[in-house]
Amino acid sequence: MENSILFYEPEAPYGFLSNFAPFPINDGAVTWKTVEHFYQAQKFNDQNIVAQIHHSRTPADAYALGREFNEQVRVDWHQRKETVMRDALQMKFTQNQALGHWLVATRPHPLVEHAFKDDYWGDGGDGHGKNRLGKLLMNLRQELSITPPYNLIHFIESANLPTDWGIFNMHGFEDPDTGIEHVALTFGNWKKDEPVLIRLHSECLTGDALFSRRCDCGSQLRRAFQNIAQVGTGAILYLRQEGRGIGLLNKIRAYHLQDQGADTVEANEALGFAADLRQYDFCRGILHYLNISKVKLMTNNPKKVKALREAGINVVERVPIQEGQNIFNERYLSAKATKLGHMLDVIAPI
Ligand SMILES: Nc1nc(O)c(N)c(N[C@@H]2O[C@H](COP(=O)(O)O)[C@@H](O)[C@H]2O)n1
Ligand SMILES: [Zn+2]
Repeated sequence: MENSILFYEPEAPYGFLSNFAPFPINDGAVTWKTVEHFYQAQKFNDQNIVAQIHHSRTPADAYALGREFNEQVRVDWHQRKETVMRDALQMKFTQNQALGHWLVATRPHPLVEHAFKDDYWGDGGDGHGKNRLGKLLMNLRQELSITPPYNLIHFIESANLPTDWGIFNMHGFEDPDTGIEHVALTFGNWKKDEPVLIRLHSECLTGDALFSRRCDCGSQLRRAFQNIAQVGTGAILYLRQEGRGIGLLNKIRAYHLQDQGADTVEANEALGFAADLRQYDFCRGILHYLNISKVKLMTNNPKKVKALREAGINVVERVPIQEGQNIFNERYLSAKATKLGHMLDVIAPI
């Protein structure tokens, strides 16, 4: 079929879809090395055979044992096997953090197990097979795509990003509700449940790219890169919420009002906006993708700490990030401290 994703070998492109791919699953009692191990073991009531399959080194070994003991397969296996496979896939794609996001990212392409030797789970090599594995994967993909955290953000692709502070990985995401594109930049590796140094950085074209001294954004962004490179691990979520969510052109309108005497909050309000329109719920999806559940958050903004805590992220520490103060942003930073609650202890309120 046109545009179909054909998969089979775990080392080939889209190999993560294969039951032989090295992603463990835990059924509540036991951890299995792969879906194949789990699936083959469920065929048998004999616990000796189950244990042999459990301990087999590779998925190919597990498969071979399933064939070797063919005569002893439980009588109800044909009624059970679809349910067993469905449950195994559910465990695989929800227990291995990024995998569920990768599966959702294969939409809208049909998934086909291109298997010459299998015309039940696969396509039989020439398309005559039932492709039941592909179909179960597509059902699961549909389910996940409407379930948190997979529906909060859609992962698109990753690539290297060499920077002045080292080679980061850049991960692209799309907010399914708004279509807004966000990126996460990661450096180094971490284990599940390890606290990770992160920054949620809201887009500021003027400060981040155009060297503006009206704000502290560019300096904070640079400091975040430096801190992460120094620690050796961390992530920057670069959120496309320009102008505290009012957009670039409205921010220019707000700057115009500030040139005439309004402060940053008054300017937003004069334009008919709340002081801060940003939402952070979707960050939970990005952090889930990145396998981050505990953070050391580089921010002065208490709203970001609160938003992450409400999203179920454990903020174990707030790391102050006070950078880039100058004569042009003195009034802005003061309004941030007095009106928006930013924790800027160096700035004396006017
Ligand atoms: N609406 C608006 N008015 C101003 O005067 C501003 N300087 C900005 N800047 C935006 O604020 C965000 C950064 O703020 P935090 O430090 O994260 O609280 C960023 O989106 C800037 O573009 N916006
Ligand atoms: Zn800025």
